[in-house]
Amino acid sequence: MASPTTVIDGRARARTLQLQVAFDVERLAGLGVRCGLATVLVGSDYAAEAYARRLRRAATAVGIEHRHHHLPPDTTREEVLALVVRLGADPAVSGILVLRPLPPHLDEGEIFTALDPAKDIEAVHPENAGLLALGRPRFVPSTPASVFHLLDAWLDEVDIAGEAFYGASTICVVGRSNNVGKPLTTLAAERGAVVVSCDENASRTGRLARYTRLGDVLVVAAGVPGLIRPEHVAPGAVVLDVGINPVRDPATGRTHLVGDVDPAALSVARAATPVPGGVGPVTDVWLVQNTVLAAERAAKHR
Ligand SMILES: Nc1nc(=O)c2c([nH]1)NC[C@@H]1CN(c3ccc(C(=O)N[C@@H](CCC(=O)O)C(=O)O)cc3)C=[N+]21
Repeated sequence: MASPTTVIDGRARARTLQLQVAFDVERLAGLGVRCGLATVLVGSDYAAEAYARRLRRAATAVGIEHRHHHLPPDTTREEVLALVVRLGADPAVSGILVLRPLPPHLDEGEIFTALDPAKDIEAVHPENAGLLALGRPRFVPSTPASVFHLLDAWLDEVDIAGEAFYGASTICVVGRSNNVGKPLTTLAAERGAVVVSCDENASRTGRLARYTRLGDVLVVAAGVPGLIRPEHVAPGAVVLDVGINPVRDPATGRTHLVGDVDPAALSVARAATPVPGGVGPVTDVWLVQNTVLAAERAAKHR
């Protein structure tokens, strides 16, 4: 009989991280350094609005000011660019996050390029994305960072040396988005793992399970609810579910968030992160931590 799956507790890990971040905020306040987080959302999106609310809670919990700029869906390119530039020049703002998705009339790349790289806490500015790809990150983007934070903590708990584990492992990443899938493959390669990266082409051509079953670690960031079924998981793999999919319950009419991993697949794994309560809660705190890091660096360069 296989042993039961360990549920990796993201909320507990987030609480520990939050204590460290709160300590740093206080230390900086003692030096007269204030941290501020600005978020920008254009139009409405269920998951993005949920995330902005979580970030407000995470920021205020550690004594950081959060300003959310919620713009109407028809906001022009010039108006968004002006806001991003204004936030870049605002000394009360140390970190800026532009929420996805942006409406189709806005060019995401152009807006990210207008960010002050020193405040780009999600590393979407080309300079920061480049530094990350070169292995010299200015900021490690919060979602992929949280995946490895949880994985490293789990390895520590089961007393497996990280270096030996990654060196002998294959990590399969499903999804190739700029903010999650791509940086995940970079970070996985940096740890010395064999990396398998796939996207919807693998599903479309019926080869998804062939690749996902190669993973000693399977990270899923596809944005497809229930995509990963038991047959996609190698027995004993560690599964990290990054999916955040709004699903409307027809019985109650209420919307809630589900992951990319079908709960039935979890029993095949050795350990897995749940949704909710897995990668998400760590992501919030990590982003706040990056904001603190940005403030600290800005103070040094004053
Ligand atoms: N530039 C950018 N970066 C992002 O990281 C980003 C984004 N844009 N746009 C929107 C999506 C969505 N997203 C969420 C993460 C966690 C929860 C969340 O609530 N997580 C809970 C679920 C709780 C529940 O079920 O309600 C958890 O994982 O425990 C929601 C939403 C980040 N996103």
